[in-house]
Amino acid sequence: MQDNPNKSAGGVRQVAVLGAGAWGTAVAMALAQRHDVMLWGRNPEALQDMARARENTAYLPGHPFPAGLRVAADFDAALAHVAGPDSLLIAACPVAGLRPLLEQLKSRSIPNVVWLCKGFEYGTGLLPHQIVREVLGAGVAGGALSGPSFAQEVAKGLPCALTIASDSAALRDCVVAAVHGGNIRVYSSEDLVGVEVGGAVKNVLAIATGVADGLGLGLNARAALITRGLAEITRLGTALGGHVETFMGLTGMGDLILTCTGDLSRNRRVGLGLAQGKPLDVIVHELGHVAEGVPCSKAVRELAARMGVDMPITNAVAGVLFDGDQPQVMVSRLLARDPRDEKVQR
Ligand SMILES: NC(=O)C1=CN([C@@H]2O[C@H](COP(=O)(O)OP(=O)(O)OC[C@H]3O[C@@H](n4cnc5c(N)ncnc54)[C@H](O)[C@@H]3O)[C@@H](O)[C@H]2O)C=CC1
Ligand SMILES: O=C(CO)COP(=O)(O)O
Repeated sequence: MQDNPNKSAGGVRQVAVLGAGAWGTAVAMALAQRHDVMLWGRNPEALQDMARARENTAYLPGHPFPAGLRVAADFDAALAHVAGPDSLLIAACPVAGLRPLLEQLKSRSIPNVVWLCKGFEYGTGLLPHQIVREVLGAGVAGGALSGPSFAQEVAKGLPCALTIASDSAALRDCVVAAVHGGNIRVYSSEDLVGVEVGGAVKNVLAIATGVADGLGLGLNARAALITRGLAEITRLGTALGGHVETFMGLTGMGDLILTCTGDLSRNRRVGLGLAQGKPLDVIVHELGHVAEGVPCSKAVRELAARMGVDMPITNAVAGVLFDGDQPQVMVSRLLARDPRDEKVQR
């Protein structure tokens, strides 16, 4: 392979992206402008198709790969690619796939790790960084890269701003140096909990605004849901130890606005489908992508109930998704709640 003249920004030369869905592919394409990037996916046939077409026709059609991007169906080859010291490993699967993916990395020598998934793990109620610690141990330098970023726009090279959250300053610096540049700005944060809670719960709220918009309830209702949704994120996030200002930033309010209002959002599209009366399995099948807000609504409902945190919009979404509540009932229940003080309180 020819050397990329722009590579090795910030010391990072080799990057492996594990997970070849829409977001993993878009991130791999963006980073391949500056680094030697290998994109691994778990489906060998899909990888063969990508290698042939130089495009991810299944998950990110219409966006040709840059010349420097390599794809690999061989997990060992992807790990060997990041065996050197100037390397970054990016886990780009959904939350449900994070634990199984990390299990494959256990007892292997791995470099700095960054994960892109947004949600709480169903069953355990854990955030991604807690799963990473549980599986790989506390000694691994890792962080969450999050923020308002539709894969299709990043693949087109349109501008976006992200946040890398980690308790390791060295990891934050490494990721900023490796990813910041061109049309991508990267901010840093020490608030892993706040960043991950914002990214997780905004998906549930995007389903809620999709329902409201699908029912034709108007822009006032949408603005109310987004704002009270932010209060919900902040209540849960601070109860878990996140910082209030994080929820006003890119990974809180920023991603919430994007996902609740942008029709590229898969979660918003789930809400629009529910409002049309479509069954959830049909919506998910038509989507062909993960909609993290679906399992996350259930995980958050359970976690918030255990912690005594009031999450009315999340509960209403979970009711429609899992308890057979009608979308119209969801809205009337929210409207019928007792009046209260607007400030965020538990
Ligand atoms: N698509 C987007 O615009 C953005 C997505 N995200 C987050 O990134 C995560 C991934 O999303 P997408 O790539 O868009 O989903 P997607 O539905 O387009 O693709 C998911 C990919 O993950 C793979 N996968 C599932 N389990 C796996 C496992 N155990 N090991 C390896 N691969 C596995 C699937 O085969 C598929 O290729 C989600 O948590 C999502 O919320 C974050 C920012 C933007
Ligand atoms: O997280 C995202 C944008 O920041 C993508 O949102 P969806 O998963 O709803 O498409």
